[in-house]
Formats: sequence, C-alpha cells, structure tokens
Amino acid sequence: MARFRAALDLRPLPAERVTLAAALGRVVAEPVAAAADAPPFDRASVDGFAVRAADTEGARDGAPRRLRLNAEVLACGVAPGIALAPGTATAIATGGMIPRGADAVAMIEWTALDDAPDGPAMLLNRAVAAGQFIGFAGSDIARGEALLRAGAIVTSREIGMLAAAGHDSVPVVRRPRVAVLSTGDELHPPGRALPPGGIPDSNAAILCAAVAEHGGEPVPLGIFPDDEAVLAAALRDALARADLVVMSGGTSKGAGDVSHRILAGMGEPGVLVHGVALKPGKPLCLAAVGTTPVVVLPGFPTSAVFTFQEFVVPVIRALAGLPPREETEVAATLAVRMPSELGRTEYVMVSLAEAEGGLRAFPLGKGSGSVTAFSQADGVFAIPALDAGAEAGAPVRVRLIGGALRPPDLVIIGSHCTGLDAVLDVLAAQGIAARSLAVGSLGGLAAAKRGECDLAPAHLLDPKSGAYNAPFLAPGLRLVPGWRRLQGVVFRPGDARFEGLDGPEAVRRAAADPALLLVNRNAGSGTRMLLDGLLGGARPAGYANQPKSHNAVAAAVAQGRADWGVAIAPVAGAYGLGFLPLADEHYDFFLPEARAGRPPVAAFLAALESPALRRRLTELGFGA
Ligand SMILES: Nc1nc2c(c(=O)[nH]1)N[C@H]1C(S)=C(S)[C@@H](COP(=O)(O)OP(=O)(O)OC[C@H]3O[C@@H](n4cnc5c(N)ncnc54)[C@H](O)[C@@H]3O)O[C@H]1N2
Ligand code: MOO
Repeated sequence: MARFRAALDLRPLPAERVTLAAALGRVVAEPVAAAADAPPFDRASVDGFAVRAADTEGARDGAPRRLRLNAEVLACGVAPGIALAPGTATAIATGGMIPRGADAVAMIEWTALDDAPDGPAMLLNRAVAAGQFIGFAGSDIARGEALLRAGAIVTSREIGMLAAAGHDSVPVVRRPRVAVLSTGDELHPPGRALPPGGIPDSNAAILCAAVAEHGGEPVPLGIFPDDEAVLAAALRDALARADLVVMSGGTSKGAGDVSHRILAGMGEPGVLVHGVALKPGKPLCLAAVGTTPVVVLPGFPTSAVFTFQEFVVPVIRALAGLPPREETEVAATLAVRMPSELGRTEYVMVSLAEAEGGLRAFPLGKGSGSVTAFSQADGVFAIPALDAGAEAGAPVRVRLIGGALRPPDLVIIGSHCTGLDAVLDVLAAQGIAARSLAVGSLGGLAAAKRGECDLAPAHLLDPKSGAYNAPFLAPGLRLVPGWRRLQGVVFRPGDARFEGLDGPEAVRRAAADPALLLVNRNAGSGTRMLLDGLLGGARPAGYANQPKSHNAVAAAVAQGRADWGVAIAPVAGAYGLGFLPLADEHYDFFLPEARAGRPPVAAFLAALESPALRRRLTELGFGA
C-alpha cells in the first residue's frame, strides 16, 4: 500500500465553480468570503413606525407623544422617498427599509391613530431607545467576512448562507472521475435474463454507487470479455477519461485472468502490488500509469467491495478533498468458533446483536463469492495471519461498516420460515426493526439459552415422545406457540419417480436411486434433522449440497439442479413443485424469560395473536 500511495499524487483535484443548485454534497475548494452584506440594508424587525428615538423620550400611558405621519408606507421592497424629519413618523412593515433620519422603530401595539386638521398623526405611549427594532445592514454577516472554509462539505445550510451573502455559485474540488470496468465473459447487465453460466454484473453497480458515496463521479464503462486486446483498448480509453480506474475480475491464476497482464504494457510505473496476504482480497492488483491509479479488484463480490473499501476509498477521498472516513470500533464477543486460513489476515463479516454482557458477533459465514455478506454485515473483525481461527467467546474488536450501529429492537435467532417474514412485516409497519439470523433450530435454542436473542424460532421433534419443541425447554426459557407447517418431499411435477407415493416411501426410494440428486439442508436445521431421521444413515447423491433455506431447496429442484429435497408446503407451492407430506410440524418460539418484558417482544406476541396475521398465515398455507 505504501508503494502504491507513493506513486500517486493524492492532493485534492483542482477547483471548479458550480451553481448553488449543483453544490449539494460538494467539498469547498478555497475559502469563501461573503460577497454582500446580510441584511443588505437597515430594516425594521417589527410592524410599526420608523421614528427618531429622541422624539419619543418620556412617552408613557396617559402621556403619549404625538408624531405626524409621513405620506408613505414602507412595505418590504419599497425604497423610502421621504427623509424622516423631527416630530414625524413613517409607517413601516417588518423587513421594511429604515428611512434616512429614523433611528428606531416603535411597535404598532404601542400606538393609536390621531387624525387632526393638520393631517394624519399617531400617539405613541412608550419611549423607544435608539437602534431598537432595527436589524442593521451587515449585522448578520458583512461583506468580506469569512463564510466557508476550504474542505467544508456543502449541505443545505451552507447553500442558504451562500445565497444570502450574494453568491450564485461556489468553488468546489472537482470530483475525481472513477472509471469502473467489469471483466468476465459470464457477466451481463443486471436485470437481464441470464444464459446458462451467466452472472449479473453486481460489482459495477455497487462500486459506482460507492464511488459516489465517497465524493467521486462514477464513469461506468461496462462489461468487457477476458480478451487481452479488447481489455487493453478499454483500459486506454478509461485512462484518457478518468482520474482513477477500477476494474474487477480476472486477477487470479486462471487462464482468463488477463487484467494484470495488460497493465504490464500500459506505461510506467505499472503494477506496484499484485497479491496481498488478506482474505478476502488475495489477488488484488494495485498499479499506476503515470500518476493515474489503476486498481484491479478480485472478481468475487465480497473480495471486490472489501478491497475497494480498504484500498481505493482512501484514494478517492483524498482526491475529492474529503477527510479519511471515520472508523468506529465496538467491542463484542464472538458467538461461534471461526476457523481461519494460516498466513492471511482474515476479515470476518459479522452481524451484531445485543446480549447479556454486551454485543455478540455472529459471522455471516458466506465466503468471498457472496454478494450479500458485505452489504448485510454490521461490521468486520480481523483474525491475525498467524492464528488458525478465533474461538467462541473470544473478545473481538468489530469495525462498523456503514457508520453508526443501530442495534435492532428485536433479535430473532434460529430457524427461518416464510411465515416469520409475515410477522416481521407487521412489526416493521409499527416501526419495530427486527434482525433475524437463520442459524437453524438448534443454533437458535443455544443462543436463547445464552441470552443472545429475544426469540428463537424452532421446529425440533423429540423422537421419543413425538412432541415438538416442548421437550427441549430449558430453565429460564418459555415456549410461545407459533403455527403449524407441513414438511414434505418436493419434486418437479410430473416426475414419475415421485408422483403418487407417500412421503416416507418417496424418501426411501429416492435415497436408494443413484440417478436422483438430493438437495439437503444445513446441519443444525430442524429440516435436516427430520431428513436425517428418515434416511437412517443413508447418504444419497447430493447430500453435500446444504443450503440454508426452504427457498434455496425449492429453487434447486425447480431449476433441475437437484431432483428432490425437503421443504415446507407454502414454499413448494410458491415454486410450483410437487409435494408429498412427511410431517405436520409445530413452528414455535423459545423466549428467554429475562427478555419477556421488553416492549418489542410484547409487540411480537401481540402480532402473533392478531386475527390479521392469522389470516395472512392461512393464506400463505400455514396451519393454526
Ligand atoms: N487456482 C487458484 N484459484 C483461485 C485463487 C488462487 O489463488 N488460485 N484465488 C481465489 C481468490 S482468493 C479469489 S478472490 C478469486 C478471484 O478471482 P478473479 O479476480 O480472477 O475473478 P474472476 O475469476 O473473474 O471471478 C471470480 C468470481 O466472481 C464473479 N464475478 C466476477 N466479476 C463479477 C462482477 N462484476 N459482478 C459479479 N460477480 C462477478 C465471477 O463470475 C466468478 O464467480 O479467485 C480464486 N481462485
Ligand atoms: O482473497 Mo479471495 O478474496 O480469498 O476470496
């Protein structure tokens, strides 16, 4: 990183002038002084009469002073035409311009009209001091006074001051133009139908938005194939247009990894760093052509955005004239053991939840290829290169991602169910933010016992008693009834190897048929325990594919990546799959007694019992 920074010119870019309408969020490039006085003239700050204070001396109830009225009314925007002679007054509105000769304003409430043959007059029954109720020119800010300092961020407040002080534009640091290129034959613009093997280009979307978040101007250049000649031309074009070039993909060791090779022929100093002892981010490539930084990020989305934040954001902010991003660290306890590769510093994305004795950090455990890990994590902590992992219960320092930590109102850890989303939608409408971590029924029960969550949803069958959940209750926990859901074998409709069978028979036959591919579930999930019980030790083909949700199982079967799996009826229905019932489960909630009194928990329990939710659950295919 030091070599990279040394090769660059990290001073803020030169200034440009932008209109106030375009100035929001920009960084002020040089000190700005007021161009005009505010207010621009002496003005009345009340409705009443402009007077000479000396004329009002001694005025009081019962002994008013009589002042003749001049023949003009100084409304806002009216330039006075008559200088105020001794013994006279001029009617004036709040904001009206003080006429020559006047040195105070008397409030209208202190006066009475007193027309007489010599003309209109008023009686004033209060004395006013010189200067009273006058806002003097330049008293707010005077022309030439410092208004904004270099480096200030222009918000609505700065724009208001600039406008009042006579400016219609402001000098700001030119935003660094950051060219963003994606490489990979498999990539397609987001939202398009994908051919087999196709991947939406999510890196360019998140990187362009992150460039803007840190004061840069994204220049999205699109998707390029893994072709040296095409990429070299694209990079030359990018260098001509941008202050910084960010590419993603094609950095590691595969045959298609050409990005770093083309950099070699682009100009001095070229590649400065290729490969870092970090996870995620190992194949990162930092280069410069002249003083223009060129960064090739790993293609894996978590690796790309993580290394972008670590290595590119500081450069963009420096060029944009912004101070380094503020980092906030919080102390937490690691909830589960986290193994780590020796020799690389590993950054672990975690969700944070309040628990007895402080924050608990739950690793997202999704790996470098995940597109959600960085976006959904609360923060990140590091496992040093020489450690083989971090133990459950270890204290960790978590650097927050995305600024402040907003702990959720309600923490739910355990089994996931689409019915649970319906409850959380009700709570969201009441402004209650819930965090739900799908770790499986057993993981949730353990978290509830440790006091790490408010509710632990579970569907645990006790084989001995045939009862759900209640046999697993522990001291300090209460069981809150949820709803029923049918678990069953899912298969593509029309598949004769399943049609017409009953559920347990279908499992027996499918497990014995090597041509049929299973999609399993993650260890610790209630669904996995159900299936393992039925398999009785058999390990059918596909057993190693262990996604974490019913939806993932249904999607795998619907798309033909697997032929069968176990999922709940509502999800099978949503994917148009065949369904052979296996078990009518109770999906209930373990509630730590210590948490039962919390208002968000009370709101959850009330939502659970509400007729509207019950109707919604029935609509979704759940039982009472
Ligand atoms: N034999 C080795 N293989 C790999 C190594 C290694 O050292 N030896 N390193 C691994 C590590 S660590 C990482 S990180 C990745 C980085 O790979 P690349 O930078 O070459 O990236 P690609 O191969 O182009 O893509 C990887 C992956 O990411 C997807 N991708 C790429 N671009 C995008 C994009 N714009 N939006 C969304 N997704 C994208 C791509 O489809 C691949 O799935 O290499 C390991 N392999
Ligand atoms: O460095 Mo890669 O980013 O480990 O996955």
